[in-house]
Amino acid sequence: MMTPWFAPILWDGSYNIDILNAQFHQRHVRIGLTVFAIKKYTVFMKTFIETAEKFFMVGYKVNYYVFTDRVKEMPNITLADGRQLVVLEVPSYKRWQEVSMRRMEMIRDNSSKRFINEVDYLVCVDVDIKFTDEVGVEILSDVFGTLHPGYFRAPREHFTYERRKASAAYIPPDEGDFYYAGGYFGGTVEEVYMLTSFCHSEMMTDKGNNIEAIWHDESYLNKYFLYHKPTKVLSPEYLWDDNIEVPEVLKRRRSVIVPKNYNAVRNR
Ligand SMILES: CC(=O)N[C@H]1[C@@H](OP(=O)(O)OP(=O)(O)OC[C@H]2O[C@@H](n3ccc(=O)[nH]c3=O)[C@H](O)[C@@H]2O)O[C@H](CO)[C@H](O)[C@@H]1O
Ligand SMILES: [Mn+2]
Repeated sequence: MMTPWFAPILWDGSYNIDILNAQFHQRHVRIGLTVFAIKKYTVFMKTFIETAEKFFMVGYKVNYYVFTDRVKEMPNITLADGRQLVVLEVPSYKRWQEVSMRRMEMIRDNSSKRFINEVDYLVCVDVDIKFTDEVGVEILSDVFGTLHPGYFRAPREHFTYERRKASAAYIPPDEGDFYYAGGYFGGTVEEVYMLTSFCHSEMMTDKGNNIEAIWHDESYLNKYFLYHKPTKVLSPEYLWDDNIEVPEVLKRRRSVIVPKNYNAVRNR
């Protein structure tokens, strides 16, 4: 329930949402949810938004920041009061790995340009997920990461960190706290700016040296969290994979990964 640096690990039952709601409503907190739907990944948008309307930060001011190269394919969904969809047109990249990695640069650029004036916190997630249970202000903190569903009970040796010293994402074998998922992190706009800025510049350093970390943006994110510890850690309740058998400790699944046909959506 707590990391060795005293950051709460969020499991169901570890907090009282009424107390937290009272505090966050008092602050009139505004939340930005960033998501990327580039090329064929626009197919995930409808379910993403519809389920977020049902479960994500209900009752709060929410801006969905949708980065896409296919503005015309954005679904037309009526949103609840106080919620709006902001479509940001961006270029696409050829390789899916690069599409995934470039999210860091685009979140960084928009954090200083736009998000800082519009919201207090950012939550940055993959588009191929659906919300299946409540996600509220309990997740908000200066900077947070999420335990990857595939590794939360695994020993450190099994974490798929970047292990080549030549990469800026390298993590020595005797270091590393958790294996964090690339597809679910956030924090204040200032903290997300620092995180994305670090990840993007380390990726560019590697690009210059013709090396790319094993799990792309996820590897650089893990490197960042090693030396800039998250102030909250979300349990895999927040990002579950239904291909994994549900363990006893997992009482709720707040969002789950939507199965995808890799060949069909990642059109090489
Ligand atoms: C759940 C989770 O932790 N997912 C991470 C995982 O793989 P995933 O297999 O979940 O990666 P993915 O295919 O979902 O790609 C990541 C994200 O990039 C966007 N996208 C990608 C390709 C494309 O053509 N169009 C597009 O919009 C989209 O928002 C997608 O959700 O590892 C990736 C790096 O290898 C990223 O760190 C993902 O965040
Ligand atoms: Mn994904």
